[in-house]
Amino acid sequence: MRAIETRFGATRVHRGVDLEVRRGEALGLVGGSGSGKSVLLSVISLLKAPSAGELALFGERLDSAMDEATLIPVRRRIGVMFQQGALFSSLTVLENVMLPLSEHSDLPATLVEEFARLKIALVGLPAAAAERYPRELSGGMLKRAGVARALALDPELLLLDEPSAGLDPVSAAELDALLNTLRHALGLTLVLVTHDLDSLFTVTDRVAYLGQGRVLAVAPATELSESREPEIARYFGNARAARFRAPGGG
Ligand SMILES: Nc1ncnc2c1ncn2[C@@H]1O[C@H](COP(=O)(O)OP(=O)(O)OP(=O)(O)O)[C@@H](O)[C@H]1O
Repeated sequence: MRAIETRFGATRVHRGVDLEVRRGEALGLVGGSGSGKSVLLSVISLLKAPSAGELALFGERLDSAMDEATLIPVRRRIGVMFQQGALFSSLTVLENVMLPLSEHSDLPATLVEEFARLKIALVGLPAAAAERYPRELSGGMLKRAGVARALALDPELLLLDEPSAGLDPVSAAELDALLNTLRHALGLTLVLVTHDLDSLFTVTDRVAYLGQGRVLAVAPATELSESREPEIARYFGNARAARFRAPGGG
């Protein structure tokens, strides 16, 4: 993407974001609260149209004038796990994972169910979890179910908004390990927003720092965390301090 600008009414969120995500890489997105990380995921997943700039996905330039029918097949190649509302609480895990498949494919119902069960197994959930409702799952299992749903349509690009938020350090580390495994097994490209330094260091190849409406730097996590740019240095200083404050963290 080049020179992407995004606004909500008079509020400008992005003032010229330049960012390239390489096929097969895991890219982390960090930045202060309200810097527009989540909105950037919405732009990449074609849910929020930028007000200016150029966006290309899978090598194809997307035009703001494109109609919904043109965007649907592109959207299908992108799996998204958003921070909130990961799963429908009134549906079982199986029904949640089946939903994208029954909505966006012509597969017969028996195959839809079979594929959904495969995805549930793929994320390391026990088979019995399929019949459970979200409220009956632990935090770690919920996230896995969210990943299973995001993978329902075999996306090439997986976008994750703070996947390990709210998890204890052990579950968070297990989720990071799962993301690494899935990424390599399925050849996925990952873009993840995270405040979790462990995730940043164990999952990502490069990290983009979003600030002042732009990407201020892109570099491997180790490099970026040693940046002398004041805003970035402050961010990593605070993130390290937060680790020691977090219960069970550090
Ligand atoms: N639907 C919306 N309508 C109006 N403003 C919005 C909307 N969604 C986001 N914004 C604004 O866009 C800005 C960026 O929000 P965004 O959620 O992307 O930040 P973030 O970097 O993900 O923050 P955090 O780390 O706190 O989750 C914020 O100022 C927010 O208030």
